[in-house]
Amino acid sequence: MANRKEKTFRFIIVGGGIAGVTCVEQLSSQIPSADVALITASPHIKTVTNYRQVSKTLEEFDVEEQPSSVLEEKFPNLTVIHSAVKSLHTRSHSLETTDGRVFGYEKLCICGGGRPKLLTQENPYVLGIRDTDSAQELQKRLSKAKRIVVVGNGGIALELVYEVEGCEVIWAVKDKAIGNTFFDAGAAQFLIPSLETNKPEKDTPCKRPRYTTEEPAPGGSHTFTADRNARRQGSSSTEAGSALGPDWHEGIVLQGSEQGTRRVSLEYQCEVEKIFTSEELLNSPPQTLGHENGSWPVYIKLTNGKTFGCDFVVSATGVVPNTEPFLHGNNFALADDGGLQVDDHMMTSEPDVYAAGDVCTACWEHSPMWQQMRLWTQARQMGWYAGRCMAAQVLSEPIELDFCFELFSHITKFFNYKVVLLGKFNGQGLGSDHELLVRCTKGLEYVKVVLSGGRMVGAVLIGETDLEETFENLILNEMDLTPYGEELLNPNIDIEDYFD
Ligand SMILES: Cc1cc2nc3c(=O)[nH]c(=O)nc-3n(C[C@H](O)[C@H](O)[C@H](O)COP(=O)(O)OP(=O)(O)OC[C@H]3O[C@@H](n4cnc5c(N)ncnc54)[C@H](O)[C@@H]3O)c2cc1C
Ligand SMILES: NC(=O)C1=CN([C@@H]2O[C@H](COP(=O)(O)OP(=O)(O)OC[C@H]3O[C@@H](n4cnc5c(N)ncnc54)[C@H](O)[C@@H]3O)[C@@H](O)[C@H]2O)C=CC1
Repeated sequence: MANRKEKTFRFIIVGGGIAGVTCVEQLSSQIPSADVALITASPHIKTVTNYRQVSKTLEEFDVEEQPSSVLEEKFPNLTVIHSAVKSLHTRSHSLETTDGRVFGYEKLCICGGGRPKLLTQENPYVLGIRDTDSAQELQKRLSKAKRIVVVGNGGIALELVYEVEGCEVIWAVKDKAIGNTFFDAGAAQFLIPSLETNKPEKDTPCKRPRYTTEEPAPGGSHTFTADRNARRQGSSSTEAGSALGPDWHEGIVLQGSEQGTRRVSLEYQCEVEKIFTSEELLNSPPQTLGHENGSWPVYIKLTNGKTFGCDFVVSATGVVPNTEPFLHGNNFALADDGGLQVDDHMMTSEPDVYAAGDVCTACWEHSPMWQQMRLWTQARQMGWYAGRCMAAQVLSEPIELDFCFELFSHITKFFNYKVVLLGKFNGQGLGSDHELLVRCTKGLEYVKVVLSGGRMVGAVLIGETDLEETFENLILNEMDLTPYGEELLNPNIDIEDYFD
């Protein structure tokens, strides 16, 4: 490295997202005298506000973008450096930023997050959503759009198709049902009617003790139209805010160029074959257009043979960990998903280098009820735990894997329903060695329990079920539930009293 070290810090944290900021807060509170630097490429930092511990492992909070001065005022020994890390030299314990400065560290934590895994990087009509800038770009482009195509079947796609109004949405999913990263086909069936209306239909609970689903035919498609006014009546009013947080879409207007109805057409079990610009289309065989006219700026051909013209394509196809600047010349072990492998102390394979949040992959032997998903909650937990591990090492204190990694838990909202996911909520990794109990009341709630060897190992709770705490306890206690059988989901029994 040509440049000399400007300063050596005891701790450097890279990344001003939830993981990095939480790590800084934890370290600075535990060792207030330590010199800490936060190096971040973004002008603002993300902080957790209104934190609420809902149960033993479930937590809820808001995410706010704030100026970094807020953090520096709180922690006098903290220096925030607004620049991107260009390269890391683990042997000399130093890193270089894009403005040519070199900083030394004793301990480093990489919290560089992830970036959208786009269908293609080169096409200006293909958008990804990650931060405030990309969300604002989406809002701007949407305001002039008549039709968009959303590709992907995870969190962003689920939120987007529900929120967009005044613009036709073609939603292309690889799977047989919607929301494959969070739900199975049964939950998807429960949610689908919300695309047409938001009015809850009042039915009596219908208990479905064994699980059945009706799947769309391969390559099938469905169109859902919602009346905007009806939807507004059904939804509670929300304050608009500027921060990109768990309710990021509530701070921006996702309104297309037309007024009135929401219209979502679902294309199941298909992938993207090709994306054409209108110029490229001129040079393709005439049948490529199908029923489309040639006046859209971009066209997308799906593997089910259909071609759609649209104003732009949203690629909601997952994230890739932001590892590039840190790899060259170093010897990091990478996981299959491209994340920096970390052990049960959030340490990477390089000495004195830790990692947390979306950039890392948890490679310790997981508790049987936990799995990594790239979520705000896990970014906060990992950042917090990484800070504790770094402090413990410096202070020569023992530390054990935190309790939050015992049980996977996530609380969120999809299609205006509260959604709680616990443990192996989709029977992940259990093969055929599990059974499901399901209770479903159309428009009101969907409760699914995953049982293995008579014990509850996971649950999906959609709607105001109020079952999260009881089910969390049943999973953590590993209680044999065989004697209760299907009574477990009997809506006429107060399950809390049952287990007191
Ligand atoms: C639209 C959207 C909605 C979401 N909704 C939810 C939700 O409802 N619930 C939920 O739990 N999760 C949600 N997520 C996931 C959640 O945002 C992420 O899991 C979480 O933000 C990851 O935090 P992080 O700190 O690891 O990374 P990030 O928030 O990505 O932060 C990374 C930071 O590192 C900085 N950085 C990157 N490279 C460098 C470098 N070379 N040098 C210096 N700085 C660098 C960046 O500028 C940034 O400040 C959503 C994600 C998106 C995109
Ligand atoms: N409420 C919540 O909890 C939310 C969480 N998030 C998180 O933000 C991150 C980004 O969200 P998403 O981009 O939705 O990622 P995701 O990981 O949730 O979903 C990606 C989806 O894209 C599909 N996919 C991948 N490659 C594809 C391809 N080539 N063609 C078609 N489909 C493809 C996958 O099958 C999957 O359905 C994720 O970590 C997600 O968990 C995002 C929004 C809301």
